Amino acid sequence: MFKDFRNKYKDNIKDFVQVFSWCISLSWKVSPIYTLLRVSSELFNPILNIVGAFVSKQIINYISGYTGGYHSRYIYNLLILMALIALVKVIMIKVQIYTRMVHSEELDQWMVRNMMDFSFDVDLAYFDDPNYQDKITSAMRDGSILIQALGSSISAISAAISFLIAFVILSKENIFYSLLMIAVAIPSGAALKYYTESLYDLSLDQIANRRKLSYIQNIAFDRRFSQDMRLFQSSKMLKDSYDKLWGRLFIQRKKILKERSRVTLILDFLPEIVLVIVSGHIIFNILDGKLLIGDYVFLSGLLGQLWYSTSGFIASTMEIVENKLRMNNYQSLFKYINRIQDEGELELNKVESIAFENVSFIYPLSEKYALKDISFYIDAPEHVAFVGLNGSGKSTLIKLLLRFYEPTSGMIKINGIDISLYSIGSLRKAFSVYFQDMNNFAFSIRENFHLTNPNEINKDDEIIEALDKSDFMEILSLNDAGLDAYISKFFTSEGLILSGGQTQKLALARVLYRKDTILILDEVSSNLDPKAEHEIFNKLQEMTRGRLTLFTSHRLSNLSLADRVIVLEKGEIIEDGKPEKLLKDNKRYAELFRYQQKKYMVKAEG
Ligand SMILES: Nc1ncnc2c1ncn2[C@@H]1O[C@H](COP(=O)(O)OP(=O)(O)OP(=O)(O)O)[C@@H](O)[C@H]1O
Repeated sequence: MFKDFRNKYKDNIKDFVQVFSWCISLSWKVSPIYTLLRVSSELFNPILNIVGAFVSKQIINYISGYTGGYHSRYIYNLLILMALIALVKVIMIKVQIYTRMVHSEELDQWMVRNMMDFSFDVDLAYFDDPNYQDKITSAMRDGSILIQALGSSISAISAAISFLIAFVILSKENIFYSLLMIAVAIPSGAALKYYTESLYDLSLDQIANRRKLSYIQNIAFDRRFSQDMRLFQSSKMLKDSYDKLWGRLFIQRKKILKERSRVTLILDFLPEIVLVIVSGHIIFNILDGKLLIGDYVFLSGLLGQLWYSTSGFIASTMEIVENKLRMNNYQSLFKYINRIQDEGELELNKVESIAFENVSFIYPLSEKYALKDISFYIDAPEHVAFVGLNGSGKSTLIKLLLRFYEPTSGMIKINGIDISLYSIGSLRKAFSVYFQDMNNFAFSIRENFHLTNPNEINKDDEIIEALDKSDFMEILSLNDAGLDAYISKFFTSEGLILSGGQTQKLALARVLYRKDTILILDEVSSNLDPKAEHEIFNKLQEMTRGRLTLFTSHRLSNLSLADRVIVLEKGEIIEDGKPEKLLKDNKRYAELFRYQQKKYMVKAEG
């Protein structure tokens, strides 16, 4: 039992040292001045308190022994000292409040920026991993850990200093007072520690369900769901499941909170009783002439300080243990190692050829092959269309080419060189990709273009040229702000609301805005009206002349740009050749072509 206690004690000291060094070093990194100011001002508190109590004692003793007549210099000095202590205290409090607030905001921002940096660079695959999503959620929730850890570390040290001073001075008077007060303060601190740990463990257990709760909440606030909610009238169902889930989580938490209040109520009462007993003892000593009245004020002040510092120290160290769990949790986010390493040293300037050599791929957390033994060679300036039913692997193929994922086996080469030997930056810069689920940002039109091409000098006339290519010059006349117009009402009521096709045209214009790149167009015309589709394809024909181009489409009429078609089925290539030849071969491609041809003919005849 003693060994257990000793080990636990050792663990707590280890935790304290780890958390303290972690938060002080980060805090120093963020702002050395504020760190110094905070630590020094807060550590000064207990010293000021004791000096203040000592001066009060002297004043009361002086008054109680005063018999009238001449006022000695001594009392004037005490009063000046009292005023000085008050002044220093006020200054210290102001410094503390100011530095705490400003410093906390800086620390907060630093933590969030750190997470943003990480999230912008982490492998795409982790976004499909629920464990990673749980980690992100709890790291965001624990984003204030640095502020809390720093606060509780400083409080623990301040409490320890306060405790030591009170203990030494009080023990000189009567060691029994000190020991009794410590003995009764410990159980309440220990109970608090136990319940704080329980609550934290519970919050970790609940994290997946809490994520579900906030997902349901977001549905209520997210514009993308607003139409569906009204159309399908599913809000009641969602609210019911929200209430049910919230109720379940709340009951678990409430149970611990209730028990904590009950247990700590009894334990917190013990020090109060000791205070009364010891106060009585001091009062009787004063009545017996063994102590002065000022000693009562001083000793009961010390007793109170001993109690508060003991329980304060336990509470702070307990917070530190909790902070340790949060710190581990926060740090564990950064342990997700990218499988896709940017170790290539070659710079890709121009794409002359693309080769897939026996490439197979299974998505992480999946068991099924999304691509199976894919091989093809594309030479500039070929225009190749990937065709296939939903889920046949067309988009996956593009994601592998851009190194969003690594093939499970096989190799992808550009200009005859394994793509992992190129720097990822230069590889991705060589392509301009329109993805079917591409999002525009809720910023201005101009900012949308700048975000597509952040490392180049952006020119308005080139933006306008790109808008022309995607048949969307009209966007500039939708309100008076021109390129400064916002493309949603998320930030301003003046913002535009774009239709599905307009959204697609803007996204396409952003893709076309990137110069000297290989175009990859994934289902580019799904929302376009026939006129826009016709216009855009005419322009694309011009733009892609002499340039290697890849695209995917279900609408076989769009394949006018293709001089070669690769047909995918269930992740495998089943046909590869010129469109006319594939039609003649009369296999899958011809079948897909005929489905659409028949539909249009029936409509035309009808
Ligand atoms: N992130 C992912 N994690 C796991 N499986 C995925 C992921 N993305 C796609 N898949 C699966 O991989 C397969 C190929 O998907 P892909 O998106 O490449 O098809 P596609 O041919 O582009 O389909 P569509 O024509 O519908 O766009 C599908 O079975 C799909 O369910």
